[in-house]
Amino acid sequence: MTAQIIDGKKIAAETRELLAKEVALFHNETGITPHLAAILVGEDPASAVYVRNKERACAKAGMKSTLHKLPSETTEAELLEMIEQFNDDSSVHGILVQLPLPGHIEEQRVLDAVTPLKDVDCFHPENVGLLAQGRPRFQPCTPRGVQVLLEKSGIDVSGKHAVVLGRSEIVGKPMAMLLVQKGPVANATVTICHSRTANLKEVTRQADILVAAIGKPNFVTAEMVKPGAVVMDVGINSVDGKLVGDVDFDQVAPIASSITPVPGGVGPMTIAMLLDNTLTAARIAAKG
Ligand SMILES: Nc1nc2c(c(=O)[nH]1)N[C@@H](CN(C=O)c1ccc(C(=O)N[C@@H](CCC(=O)O)C(=O)O)cc1)CN2
Repeated sequence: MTAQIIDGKKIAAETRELLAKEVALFHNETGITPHLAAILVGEDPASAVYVRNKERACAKAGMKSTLHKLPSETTEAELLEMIEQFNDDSSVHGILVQLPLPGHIEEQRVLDAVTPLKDVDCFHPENVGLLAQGRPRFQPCTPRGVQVLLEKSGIDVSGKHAVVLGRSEIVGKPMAMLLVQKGPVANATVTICHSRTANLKEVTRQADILVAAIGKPNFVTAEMVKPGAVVMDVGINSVDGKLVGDVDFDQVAPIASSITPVPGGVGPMTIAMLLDNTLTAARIAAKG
């Protein structure tokens, strides 16, 4: 079997084109241009690339974005003050704090400070709670990106065993919530596993759909994958200056039915979904 390669770059570009049309319609109806305020603290080179790509994607979709760069010595109090300003600024619809933050800043306190109505990353406990209850206000960007890739690739999820490898707040847990809930590209039977799971290989081998989000390069090998499984690789790891996923692509592609590459798989969808959430935030603001 040779896996169908899921082209995330292409699907993300198509999604962004559709969004651009929705943004134009929304602007015609309301006069409002969705505005994303992105905050970058410190000098992490990968983060600088991601926020630049987010800015470009906003511009292409007809949205406004403002990037607020803060030095790595910025205190937590200063960052919280900036977030408070954006919370109160009605011209800002979405607020994004690029992660990771420098070690002296407590991430959770910062993410909790973003008003839930502008929380386009869907990190705020109120939005995570709504998601868990199956009535999301925003969709978590990377997990939603995986779901859209499955949908666009015609992969049936309902009744399938989806195994999510990784339990992070940003991908693993919300991914499981999206796949298990009622609705399209959902209704899966979901298992979350992680580095402390006993007999991990036996668990991942049960997956009809395996989502790898463990943050370890080439962690998923052929023996961990059931032949014919769909493999979605969320990992973005730099190894010797090269970007690799959490899945050993060369080993796994020959036995999977579909697989996402890294780069060019799930990553580009994260930004497309962020734009979608920013439009949702602007719609929420327009309703008042
Ligand atoms: N506030 C947030 N911080 C972080 C998030 C997030 O969703 N919100 N996710 C990651 C980084 N990230 C977006 O911020 C992100 C990572 C990777 C890509 C992407 O398109 N990757 C490309 C390769 C790009 C490259 O060459 O480096 C790919 O996989 O093809 C987009 C967004 C952590 N922080």
